[in-house]
Amino acid sequence: MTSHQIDSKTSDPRPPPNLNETKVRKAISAMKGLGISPEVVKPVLKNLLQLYDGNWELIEEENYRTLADAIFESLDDKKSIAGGSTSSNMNTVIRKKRRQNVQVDDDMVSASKLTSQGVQLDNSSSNSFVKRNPKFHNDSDITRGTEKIKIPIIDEIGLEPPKFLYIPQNISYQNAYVPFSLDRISDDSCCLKCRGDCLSLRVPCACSGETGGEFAYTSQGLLKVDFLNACISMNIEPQNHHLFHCQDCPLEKVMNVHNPEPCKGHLLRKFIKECWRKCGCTMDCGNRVVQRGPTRKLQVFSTKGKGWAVRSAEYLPKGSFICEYVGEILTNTELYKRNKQSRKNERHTYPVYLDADWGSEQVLKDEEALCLDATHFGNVARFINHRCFDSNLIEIPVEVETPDHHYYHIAFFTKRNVDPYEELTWDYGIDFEDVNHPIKAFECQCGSPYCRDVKRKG
Ligand SMILES: C[S@@+](CC[C@H](N)C(=O)[O-])C[C@H]1O[C@@H](n2cnc3c(N)ncnc32)[C@H](O)[C@@H]1O
Repeated sequence: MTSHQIDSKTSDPRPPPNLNETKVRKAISAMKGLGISPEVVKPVLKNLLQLYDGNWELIEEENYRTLADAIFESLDDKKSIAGGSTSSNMNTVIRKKRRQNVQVDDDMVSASKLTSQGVQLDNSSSNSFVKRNPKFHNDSDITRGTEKIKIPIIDEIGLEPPKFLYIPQNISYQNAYVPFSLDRISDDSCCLKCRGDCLSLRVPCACSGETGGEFAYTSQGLLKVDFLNACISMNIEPQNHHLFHCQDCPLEKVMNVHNPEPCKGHLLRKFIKECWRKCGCTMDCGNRVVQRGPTRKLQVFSTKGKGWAVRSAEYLPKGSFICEYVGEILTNTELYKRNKQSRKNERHTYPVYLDADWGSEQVLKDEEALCLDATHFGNVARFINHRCFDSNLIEIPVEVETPDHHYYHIAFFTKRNVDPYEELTWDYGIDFEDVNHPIKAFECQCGSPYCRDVKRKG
């Protein structure tokens, strides 16, 4: 809980009565601008003030949007009652109310149970807060139509709407060197002559070379179990096994140019290599999974304590592709500067370092040491929360456009079968004791029995 929340509980947030009169006058005048008479405004305003316990801020924000919405709702209600509530116009009223997050009566719900796009709408009559609070930020598609699927955002507790712009693909911020050229893909590491689906070939084509002569995917579009298990086992106990240490670590160098500390190690990861633009196969080829984008019924939903989160409305078998981690491509220096400049309590999503190749070169140029930051621009992955060790997702590097390991994609796959509506999580790899990390670690509420944030609990 923030100190602001504590303060607002201990002191009376309501302004003195004379200020209230001014506020009422201002609200009436704002609604007049929309052609709404004071007689219509007053009863709705009174109800809202009761609902919000006299908190004017909620009514005034966004130019009295909540008040205007509530007035239009009340007018709609009157119209529908005057017209007689048939089952179908009852549905319309509930749907509209739900879309606009306004109170839905129990008898309305029982008159007609709704689901939309496979989304389990909140029809729990016990959730009285949801029902009486018109401040829920639901949206039927957070992707703004940029993905092949719609991803709804479902708010059940009145969470602040996320402030970011949805982008379906990574975008370079400024200095990152991200060269895509046909010339960098040699003819023997692509399948110019393939047609159709490479997975149906008797002898796998050149694109299977990087994964040991076998494709990483099954014909059902899942990651092969052996490949997945090998990736999972590399993530377990990284300290003991699969860490490499670079001679001239970009992370340490950016923090202290003249006297950098020794590299703390980067996890070695297995790569998936998909067929790329130079290949002759079709977009339906089974070796093109990540590049086709998310296809599962994903939802962003609100949690208590962890902010927004991601789940799927359908069952996900082990090895299912969920989504890619999309954000701005920054150099390590740009990220460092950005974090230093950001305001103290600004919320950050966790950046992902593209560090799979940092150890293979003696000195890495700054524009080649890259990371993805989804704080301002990102996709659905920016809502996936952290869980220590036993998360149900794993992140795997994927080559799509370039064999160059300075830039690659990060794709999330399920580590096990996942039930519908189970929260999707991944292990950010945070060391909760590392006070020098560019982003301050949060207090972990992952609930895992293996939670590493022991100091807080101890
Ligand atoms: C990549 S974002 C995930 C989406 C985020 N919950 C939101 O509302 O935008 C990472 C942030 O989510 C929160 N978070 C993620 N996992 C958490 C956990 N296990 N416990 C507490 N907070 C968590 C932290 O604030 C963290 O900085």
